Amino acid sequence: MIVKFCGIRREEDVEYCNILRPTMIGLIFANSPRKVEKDVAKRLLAMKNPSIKSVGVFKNQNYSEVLSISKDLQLDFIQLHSSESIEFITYLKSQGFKIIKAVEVENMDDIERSKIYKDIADFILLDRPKGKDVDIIKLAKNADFDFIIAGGITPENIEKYLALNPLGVDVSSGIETNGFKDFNKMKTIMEKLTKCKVGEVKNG
Ligand SMILES: O=C(O)c1ccccc1NCC(=O)[C@H](O)[C@H](O)COP(=O)(O)O
Repeated sequence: MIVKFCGIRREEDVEYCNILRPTMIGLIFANSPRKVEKDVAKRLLAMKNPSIKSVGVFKNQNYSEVLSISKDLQLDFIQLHSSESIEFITYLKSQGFKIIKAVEVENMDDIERSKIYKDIADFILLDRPKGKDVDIIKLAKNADFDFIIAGGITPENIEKYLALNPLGVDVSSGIETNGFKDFNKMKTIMEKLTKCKVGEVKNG
């Protein structure tokens, strides 16, 4: 089971992760209250335990910015949230990066279009668009491919997402209190997942 804690932006967030050891941590370079600047990201990534994979999250950014940040920080994974071309994704792969293609799912058409990334991306992430009241669990039940699931996961409701039998879970706001990562919530998520063998990236 892959566990990604996303929106890591403070030194203490990395310290929490070094104790709890999720599979991946996500740093957001897109426009977001959780956005980190490159120099901050460099410092945070230098602190991280080497067993934890780094993910850079990008949305609506030009290709040269995605590439230069990813190269400078030697990211393990690039998570793409826009309508990037297949050629660009293939190019990033040729540069040695692993790709998480995020599809923000609002309806069944979005589930269908996710399939085009099956053989290109290392992982498909089915996510709920921010601020939209979409039943991501109901929609993801129709996916006949492997996926990581995200969108509203909390320590209280994670079992409902695990019932989808996903490759992994991606959590951000559900492990925060007042907008900051909360060690106890992160710990509860990890405890609930211990049965599912959190750890090595499979298929990666
Ligand atoms: O989280 C953000 O602020 C964000 C902004 C722009 C693009 C992507 C963003 N997050 C991507 C993630 O991987 C989140 O972990 C995922 O959307 C789940 O978030 P949440 O529903 O808060 O657990």
